[in-house]
Amino acid sequence: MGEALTVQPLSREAFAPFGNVLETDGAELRMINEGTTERFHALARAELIADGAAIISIFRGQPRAFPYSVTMMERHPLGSQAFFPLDNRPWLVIAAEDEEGRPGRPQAFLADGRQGVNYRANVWHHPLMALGQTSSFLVVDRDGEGVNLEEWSYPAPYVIAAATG
Ligand SMILES: NC(=O)N[C@@H](O)C(=O)O
Ligand code: NI
Repeated sequence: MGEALTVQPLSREAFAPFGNVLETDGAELRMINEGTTERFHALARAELIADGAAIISIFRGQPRAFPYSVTMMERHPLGSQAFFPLDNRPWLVIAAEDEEGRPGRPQAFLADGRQGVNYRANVWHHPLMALGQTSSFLVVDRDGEGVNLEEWSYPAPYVIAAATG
């Protein structure tokens, strides 16, 4: 069966050990373009290690089915990875602290449709988890030389019964 995971609402404070929440609330606001545009400035910084390039992609994710078993986590040692929902639908974010080179207990967060995240480089996370229907996300991460993907399988699954915050 596996140990049950609870899902908490995504917040800057709760997600701070893993990176940034990309949202307008609480962001540094700059009025630009003769006052016609609000710039929510520097929500996060893209980390590019070992001479990589920042690339921008769109991921179109199939919805996950529940109950869902978290059996693995991954991380990108050479760069950060940011996801922002393009369909204004809630989605699930799962991250874990590092414990001597392996992911600790996963922490699950329910993001609303106007929240993205930036995982700092080398932060354990679960691959994209869309909810309910196929959903698209803007993704900013690193391209370049070197191995930028490390995966880890848990000895036993953690189970999320439902994706409710
Ligand atoms: N593989 C890939 O580009 N995506 C994953 O890194 C992910 O976090 O979804
Ligand atoms: Ni990733």
